[in-house]
Amino acid sequence: MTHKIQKVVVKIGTSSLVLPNGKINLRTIDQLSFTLATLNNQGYQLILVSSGAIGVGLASLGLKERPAAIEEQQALASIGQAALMRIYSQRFLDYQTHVAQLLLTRDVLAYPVSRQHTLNTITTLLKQNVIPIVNENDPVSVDELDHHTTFSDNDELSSQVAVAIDADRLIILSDIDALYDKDPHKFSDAKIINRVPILTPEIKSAASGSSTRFGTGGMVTKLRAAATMMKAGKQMILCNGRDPKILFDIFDGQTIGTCFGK
Ligand SMILES: Nc1ncnc2c1ncn2[C@@H]1O[C@H](COP(=O)(O)OP(=O)(O)O)[C@@H](O)[C@H]1O
Ligand SMILES: N[C@@H](CCC(=O)OP(=O)(O)O)C(=O)O
Repeated sequence: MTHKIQKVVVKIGTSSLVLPNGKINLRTIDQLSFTLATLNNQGYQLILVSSGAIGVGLASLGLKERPAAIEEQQALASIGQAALMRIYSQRFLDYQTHVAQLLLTRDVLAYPVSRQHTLNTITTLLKQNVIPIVNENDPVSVDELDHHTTFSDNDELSSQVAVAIDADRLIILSDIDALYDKDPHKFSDAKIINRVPILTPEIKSAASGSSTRFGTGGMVTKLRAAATMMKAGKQMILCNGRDPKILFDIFDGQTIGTCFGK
């Protein structure tokens, strides 16, 4: 092994895990499991932040639309999270790799004691060559009174986890190749932006919300995650999760998607 151990957080969004017809994207989940298991064998330390609980919950019940009621979304998340972890566990085991589940809320990382316990668990799992799979604990995450338990979404969660565990970088796998100067799903002349060394007002104004059926935050929350990473002096890469084997090229040092930070 010639490379220095690198700790990397990989985040994958719902739009990469669920097909436009609402079915689970087993191909992507399988390729992601293969790729992360291979990189883990090569000595990298990996943490997967995976969305998809609500999306997989919808697929499990054969529903087409995300319900508006919070408690219905939470019920779907608790159905889907178990189903999603079952698929991940099976796929990763095909590649001789164990995974573990961590469901977090904002306050868990905000309070020093629970934050430290969480970091201890992640560190121990990494020492055991197990890949932690993190998601928000959606069934209990509701903001009320002065309890702020929700992250705005998993882009923010992934950047907070990456900074807390002092990861070298965060890689966000989305349904889009990179950051563009405007939403390419709405503007056919949108131009790709490969490097963002600092977040200028111009870059911020390029980002808008999600225009896909199952995604939530769109580019706005990805730029927020980038800001968190850059403030901590770390890089974030945004690229397309359609074929997660793209991670091999990124780990080989190729420039892919948009790189935020210096
Ligand atoms: N400037 C932009 N560049 C690229 N994508 C953008 C931009 N502004 C908005 N988007 C939208 O953000 C979407 C990705 O976010 P989202 O749907 O939440 O995916 P994910 O499930 O991966 O988090 C893209 O499909 C695109 O429609
Ligand atoms: N915790 C939610 C994910 C919410 C979210 O951030 O989704 P996405 O924008 O697709 O990354 C779930 O698992 O359904």
